[in-house]
Amino acid sequence: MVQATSAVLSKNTKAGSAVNGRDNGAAENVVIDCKIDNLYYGKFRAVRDSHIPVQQGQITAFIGPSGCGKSTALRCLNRMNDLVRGFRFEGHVHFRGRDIYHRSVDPVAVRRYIGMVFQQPNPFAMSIYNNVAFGLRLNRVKGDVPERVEKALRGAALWDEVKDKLKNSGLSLSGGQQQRLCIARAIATEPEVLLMDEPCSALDPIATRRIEELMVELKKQYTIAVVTHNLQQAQRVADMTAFMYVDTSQGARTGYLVEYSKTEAMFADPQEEYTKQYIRGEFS
Ligand SMILES: Nc1ncnc2c1ncn2[C@@H]1O[C@H](COP(=O)(O)OP(=O)(O)OP(=O)(O)O)[C@@H](O)[C@H]1O
Repeated sequence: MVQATSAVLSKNTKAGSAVNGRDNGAAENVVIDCKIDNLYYGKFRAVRDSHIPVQQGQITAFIGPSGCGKSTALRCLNRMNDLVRGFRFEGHVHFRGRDIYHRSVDPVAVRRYIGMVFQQPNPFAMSIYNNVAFGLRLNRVKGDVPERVEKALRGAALWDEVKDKLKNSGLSLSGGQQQRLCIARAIATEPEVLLMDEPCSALDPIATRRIEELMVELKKQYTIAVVTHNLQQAQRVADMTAFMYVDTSQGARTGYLVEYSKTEAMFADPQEEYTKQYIRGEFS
C-alpha cells in the first residue's frame, strides 16, 4: 500500500497555479497547492477560503493572529489533521499535482514526502543516534544507516556538537540542539517538503537565529512551509508569506487567507487593510 502510494505521489507533475492576491511570481513551481474551502473540527468551521501554494525551493511563512488557523492550514499539507476527531476538509491539497486526500493515498506515505517539525522540541527518550535512525527504520529506508544518520545530523548543523556523544540521550541536549535533532530526524528520510510549526517559539534568541540560518541553508535542498508568530522571522527567512485573519462576522471565529504574496512586497506594501494593521502591530 505504501509503495503504491509512493509511486503515485512521486510522479513528477506540476500543480495548478491559480493564486489569490497580487502577482506572486513563479506560480508554475508550486509543489503543494493547498485550497481550503472549508475545514471543520466537528461542527466548528475553523478555516475557510484559503488558497495557499507552496513553491519549490522556497520558504513560505504562515502569519496571523492567534486562532486564525495557521497551524491547522499547515497540518493539512501532510494530513496531520486526520488524527483529530471530527476533522472534515472541503477543498484540495495537491502534492506535485496529485490529491493527497484521495482515498487511495496512505497518509503515512504522505508524511514520508512531507515531513514535520513541531513547536516543542520532542526528541524521543533514546540516544541521539537512535533518534535519527528511528525514522529511517520506521520508513524501512534502505542504505547505510550510520552514514545517513551522520548526513542528517550534518544537514541539521548538529554533527560537530554531537559526533562524540551519539550514545547520549537526545534529552540531554539544550533546547536549540534538541530542535536541530528533531530537524535531523525529519530530514533523515529525505522528504521533499519540510513543515515547521513555530519551530523557534520555545527557544532563546541565539538558538532561534541558529534555526533561522539553518532554514535558509535547508531550502537549498528542501521546500519549507513555516508557521510563525514572529514577523521579523518571516521577514528574515520567508520568500512568500500568507497572512491569515479571523472572521467573527457569523458569530464564530473562522480563519481565512487575507493576503498571499512575496514577503518583501507584503511588508513593504501590504494590499489589504487587515494586513497593514497586523504588520503595524495594531493587533497580535
Ligand atoms: N484539534 C482541534 N480540535 C478542535 N479545535 C481545534 C483543534 N485545533 C485547533 N482548533 C481550533 O481551530 C482554530 C484554529 O486553530 P490553530 O491552532 O490552527 O490556529 P493558529 O493560528 O495556529 O493559532 P496559534 O497562533 O494560537 O497557535 C482555533 O479556534 C482552535 O481553537
